[in-house]
Amino acid sequence: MDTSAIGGCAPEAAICARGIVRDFESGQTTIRVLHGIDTDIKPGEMTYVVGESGSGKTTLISIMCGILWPTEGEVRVFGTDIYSLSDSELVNFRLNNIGFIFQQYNLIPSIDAAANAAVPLIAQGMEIEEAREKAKVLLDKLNIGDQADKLPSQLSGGQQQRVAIARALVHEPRLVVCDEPTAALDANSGRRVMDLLREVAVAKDRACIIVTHDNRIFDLADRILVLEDGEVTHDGTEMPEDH
Ligand SMILES: Nc1ncnc2c1ncn2[C@@H]1O[C@H](COP(=O)(O)OP(=O)(O)OP(=O)(O)O)[C@@H](O)[C@H]1O
Repeated sequence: MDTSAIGGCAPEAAICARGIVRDFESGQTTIRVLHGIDTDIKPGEMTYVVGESGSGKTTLISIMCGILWPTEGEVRVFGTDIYSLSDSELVNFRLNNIGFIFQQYNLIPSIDAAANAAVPLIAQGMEIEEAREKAKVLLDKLNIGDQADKLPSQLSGGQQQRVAIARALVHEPRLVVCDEPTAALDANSGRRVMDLLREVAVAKDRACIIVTHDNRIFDLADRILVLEDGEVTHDGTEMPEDH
């Protein structure tokens, strides 16, 4: 593991991203979606990434959590230069350190909610029954404990989203990355999810990044980054007035 410092990167940063550029090919043309982003994500904070549709939020958080390679730049997650790892090392690093909640829930259709939520623990080698019990504790906290034995197809969209949230948190990862975690939820369920995220994902050696358009939860951020056309145009503790 390479833990040497890169330009201006605080040693305690949960994520240190430097010079992040991402291009996508579209036919004959190359579209630059991120234009050289430098940012640190601090442990102990819930950081929101907000901005208009197409501004590059999902692209940025995907790069920060090791699922989309940057065209240029470097990302360190808890000191590890993740894109210098081999594929298998990166898979292991993600499994042990990162929980994701993406807009597609990607639940396994043939296994029940408890087993879906337990997947990271089972992948880490835990006995299935023990992993299911741990997963059920989170499903209870998300108010869907009574749905634990149901298949994803028997659950509503909001219930599936909560199973995906339980799966992201069950192995107590040091970094939790969420894309619109409250989008499919009513206000009460959304608050419950945010409470659980804060309980599990915000600690002095942990960090949580949330992409959201949900103005019902803006007051819960410790820090807000605004992206516009692939650049960070605001970095502060409050939303800028024009949002
Ligand atoms: N795989 C891809 N191939 C080509 N273009 C892509 C790809 N992924 C994203 N883009 C483009 O990159 C830009 C940023 O997309 P991204 O999903 O990061 O934006 P976003 O801010 O998360 O949007 P939203 O709020 O709508 O989810 C968009 O113009 C999108 O069309």
